[in-house]
Amino acid sequence: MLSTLARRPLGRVAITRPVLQIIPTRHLNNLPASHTDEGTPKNLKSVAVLGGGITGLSAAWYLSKLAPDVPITLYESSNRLGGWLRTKRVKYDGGSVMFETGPRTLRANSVAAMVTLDMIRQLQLEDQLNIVHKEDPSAKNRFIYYANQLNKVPNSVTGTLLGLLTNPVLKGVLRGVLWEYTREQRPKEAIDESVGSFIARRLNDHVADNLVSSVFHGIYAGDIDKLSARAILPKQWRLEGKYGSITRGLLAKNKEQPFEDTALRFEMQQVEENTNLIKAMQNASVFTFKDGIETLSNALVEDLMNSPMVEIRLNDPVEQLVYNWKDSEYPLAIANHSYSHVISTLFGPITNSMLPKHAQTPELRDVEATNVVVVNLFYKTPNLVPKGFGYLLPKSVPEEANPHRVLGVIFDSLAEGESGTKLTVMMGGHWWSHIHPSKYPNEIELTLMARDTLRMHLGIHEIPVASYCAVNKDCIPQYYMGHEYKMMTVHKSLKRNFHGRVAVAGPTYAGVGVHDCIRSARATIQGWLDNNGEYTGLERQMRDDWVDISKFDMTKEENQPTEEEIKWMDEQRSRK
Ligand SMILES: C=Cc1c2[nH]c(c1C)Cc1[nH]c(c(CCC(=O)O)c1C)Cc1[nH]c(c(C)c1CCC(=O)O)Cc1[nH]c(c(C)c1C=C)C2
Repeated sequence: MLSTLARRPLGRVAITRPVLQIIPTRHLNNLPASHTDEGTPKNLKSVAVLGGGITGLSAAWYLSKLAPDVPITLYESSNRLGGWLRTKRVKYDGGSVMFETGPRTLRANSVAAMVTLDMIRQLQLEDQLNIVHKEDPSAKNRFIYYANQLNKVPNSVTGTLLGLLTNPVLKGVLRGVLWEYTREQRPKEAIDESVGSFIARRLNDHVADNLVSSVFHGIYAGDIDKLSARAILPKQWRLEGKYGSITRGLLAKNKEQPFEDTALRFEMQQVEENTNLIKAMQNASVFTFKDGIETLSNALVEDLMNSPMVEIRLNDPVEQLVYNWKDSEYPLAIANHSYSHVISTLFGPITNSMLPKHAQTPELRDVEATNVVVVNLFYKTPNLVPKGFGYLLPKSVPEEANPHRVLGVIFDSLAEGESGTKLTVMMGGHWWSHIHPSKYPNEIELTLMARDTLRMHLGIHEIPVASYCAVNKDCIPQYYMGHEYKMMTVHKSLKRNFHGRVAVAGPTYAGVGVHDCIRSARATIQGWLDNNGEYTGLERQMRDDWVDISKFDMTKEENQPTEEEIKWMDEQRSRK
């Protein structure tokens, strides 16, 4: 079903000239060191950061680095920092085991990953990394549970060719891809569509309900029939719009990427100190931290604690944000503390509820999120499962084969000193959206449900020696149809009501992964610094300018700046 949302004007049009004409000169310098070239905007006097998860910590950290003179207060409602990044050591008779209750591995190769790597380097955490090679079985061997068995997702050309003919999950893929170019293009007035409908329309239902729904369980724990194709599959959505078909677009070797991605990649590559780390990730699939993912948030906390300009307030939930437009210096108040700027990294609806009534929007209020139950299990016997990443379950699997509505199972790698089998069972997500978390089974029952699933799917009868169960409430925001447009409305409302003094960042807006959160924190802080303290954090969503990345390859002769462009850049520099 196509959405009937009204079309709204989009941002700037695609830029066709090479990079140097459009990237601000500061991107050519070694950033981020300290934002000394333009100085801290005069109105940036003191900042409240709401939320002590990875986005809030990153926002406070970037601010403390880029504007070291600005006092920062970080508010966290609970008694711990780090949010969903949570590493637990659980003791058992004879030892202890490390469990992750939220994100655990981070993708090695993406623009957003470069920002995290840059942060890791600055925090001097490089030697804490475990880099997983693309060819490692834990990266290569991914399974989908379908037709009562684990089916390997192919990762090579021969594997794919063979799989297309024999693997039941891949049924329909070959037919879908071969005939995709013949499928009718979406109507011009369509501005969004669900991922499920988009894939079914371009390929077929089988691909949507099996292969694609499993992948989206692993990322969003969400329902492909509600998630937005435009927000989540922007490249494919765009190719259909431009070429009438995704395959036609791919065959035309379309190399366009969002401008912001291209500029960010370029910026990160310019930092010489990043070269080794970026190179080390070239053949990697994911990376983890030897002592768990909390290593990252702990390092940020330590750094912040050492800054005399940062105050961290635990157990201090923010209920109301008051805006007094008559106070041009410190217009924002939280209880009896005043700030010039506030950045909220809290879940969208929570942010919305603390804004003054007139600034609240249904678009922010109504963002939904899924709850994911994570059950970690540790068994004494090694090799209870095949070597691999784990398996995902598609939405097509009937209830009898997946009675507890498990989304996927991770075959965790063992930390140093551990010997046995470590598994993580993820349950719930959109499948449990009709149940309030207060009505969920208790932790013992959830653990038994996880074990029951492993018995059914993998034949594991052994009793685990250690286990841990976490109910992650509202942990993955869902980008439902129209998400991009809704966020444009939120941007306009924040801009109109607070003139860029209140900004947002975090998984509610433009990417739910750890890398996305760090990237959004950085972009918002830098946005304030670059725009005289006026930025909402949602500007990226207002832009629809994609650029051909081959034009950004500065090793190519044709991309070198012309004399005219060099003159233009020099002029820009001297003007600053
Ligand atoms: C709490 C459970 C989570 C589930 N998804 C996410 C979390 C935190 C968020 C997420 N997961 C992945 C991505 C995309 C890549 C990225 O940005 O890092 C995001 C945003 C992919 C992913 N899913 C699982 C793992 C181990 C990874 C990362 C590594 C990889 O792709 O190679 C496993 C997994 N996550 C969830 C489920 C149900 C699941 C099942 C096996 C939900």
